[in-house]
Amino acid sequence: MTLLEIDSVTKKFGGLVAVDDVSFTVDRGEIVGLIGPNGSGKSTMFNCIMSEYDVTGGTIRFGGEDITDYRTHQVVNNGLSRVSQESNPIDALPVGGNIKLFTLPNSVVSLRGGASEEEIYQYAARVGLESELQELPDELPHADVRRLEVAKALATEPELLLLDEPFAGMNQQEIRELAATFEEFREDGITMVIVDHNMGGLMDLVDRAVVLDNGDKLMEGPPKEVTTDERVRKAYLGGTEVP
Ligand SMILES: Nc1ncnc2c1ncn2[C@@H]1O[C@H](COP(=O)(O)OP(=O)(O)OP(=O)(O)O)[C@@H](O)[C@H]1O
Repeated sequence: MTLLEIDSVTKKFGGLVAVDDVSFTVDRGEIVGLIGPNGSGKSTMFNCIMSEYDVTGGTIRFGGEDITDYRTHQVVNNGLSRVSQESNPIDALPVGGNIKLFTLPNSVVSLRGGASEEEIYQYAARVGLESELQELPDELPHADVRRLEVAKALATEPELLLLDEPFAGMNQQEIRELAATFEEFREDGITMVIVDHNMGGLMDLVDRAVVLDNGDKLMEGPPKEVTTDERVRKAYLGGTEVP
């Protein structure tokens, strides 16, 4: 069953067409890779889905509902959450406090509420950060800061998680652990779209990949089809090798 539907989405910045009439769908329970070389439009697509950018054209539906013109907090309230490429924890708050912020009601006038200590522990435990709840973000190694970003997104209880380069800067062991965490999220019923410009590692995790190149959708298909496709090889490294 389709959860997310991207229907002919275009995003222009002045004369630059960052995303050009792109369509694809994501089914409930899937892990989809959104891949393509640098500058191909992957982050722009995420920004359009989260309504951080207004689309120039096209429609975005989530669970059958047209969310194209929603404000970002409405998109989040509908069950979508995103982990950005950049980590932006609040350095003055410990890990637990950073997670708690994302469980507060989505309104500037509601400062009460939020998750209990036990619930915050559970969000941290789902990414393996339960022993670091009292640590300040700048005391954490890079991989833990990235895990904190994932925990913050989890704290909004998403049905669909958009992950922008979640493995960037991690070593092989950390990548394997985070990939296993994403498999657990899937078992918990979370659907995921993962952006990466490298395909190595990601292809073992995803059910399907959508390939962008220069704002266009080049192709989509199962990992094996994508990694052996001549057009994809050409888009990456001038056709020598798929990274
Ligand atoms: N806010 C913006 N204003 C102007 N141009 C932008 C803006 N955001 C992105 N672009 C341009 O849109 C194109 C697509 O960029 P985008 O960041 O979406 O690519 P990407 O595939 O995510 O790349 P990367 O893998 O490097 O993150 C690029 O040419 C980029 O310079």
